[in-house]
Amino acid sequence: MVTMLSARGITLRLGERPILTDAGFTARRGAVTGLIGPNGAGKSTLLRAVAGLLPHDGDVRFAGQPLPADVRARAKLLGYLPQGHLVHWPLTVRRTVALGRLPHLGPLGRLGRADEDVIERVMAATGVAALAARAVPTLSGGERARVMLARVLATDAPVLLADEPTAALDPGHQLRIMALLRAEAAGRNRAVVVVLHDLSLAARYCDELVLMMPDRRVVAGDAASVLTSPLLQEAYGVPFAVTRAAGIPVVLPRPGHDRSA
Ligand SMILES: Nc1ncnc2c1ncn2[C@@H]1O[C@H](COP(=O)(O)OP(=O)(O)OP(=O)(O)O)[C@@H](O)[C@H]1O
Repeated sequence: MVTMLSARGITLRLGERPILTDAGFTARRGAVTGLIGPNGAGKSTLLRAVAGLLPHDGDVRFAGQPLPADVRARAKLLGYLPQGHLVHWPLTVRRTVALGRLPHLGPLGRLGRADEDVIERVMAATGVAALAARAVPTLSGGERARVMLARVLATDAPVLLADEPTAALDPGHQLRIMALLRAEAAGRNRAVVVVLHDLSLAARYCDELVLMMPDRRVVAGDAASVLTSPLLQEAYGVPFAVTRAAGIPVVLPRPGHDRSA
């Protein structure tokens, strides 16, 4: 599999605070890359920097080339789903998802047949087709989260950056959405980068993991090499059980020996 997105030497300060120092990762075409690490490690900041939303030092490349400066051209390459879903727009679900097509529309801003097809496909895939006529502010948190994911999928961008897309979802939808992101990667040859706190989901659905440590080190590799008890304890400050149940990887924090307690 080929590297589609690379971020190298990303360094940035917010106010007076150094937040990222020489951080980075690579994301391969056809693969799901999971960004994990404790609260405050810088996952969201790194994703926002890569999406071009925060000024930073360092180098971000798509297929080996620097990202275009033009916002529209960049939006066609990188779809970004921010953390949290504070949507107050009185728009229907369908119109909200259709906003994902904006980078592709002509000067008149009209949706064509191909745009409509993409909108239908992503609404069906995220399970929000039945909500199409509802106003977004009337939805539950999990329903809204799936609408916002549908919106970013509608960009049809080859790189998807999703910040905690499963955070508000029930267990069934967590699995469906992770399976969908895998299908987007493997079936549509995209590079999917996803911030996750659920390490069992990360073990199960990510091809590659990038662990951001509290001391700003970054450890990258496959699930087996990153999700080890010693490394996780160092990262999160509590011991972990790394095991399998019913053939599925399970990564759970264990009580006791909590450094921070
Ligand atoms: N605007 C800001 N000004 C100053 N510091 C900030 C700002 N935004 C974020 N930070 C700090 O940057 C650090 C990294 O934050 P970030 O949100 O990237 O972490 P994260 O790994 O995504 O955390 P979480 O798992 O809690 O979402 C934190 O210490 C946070 O307090």
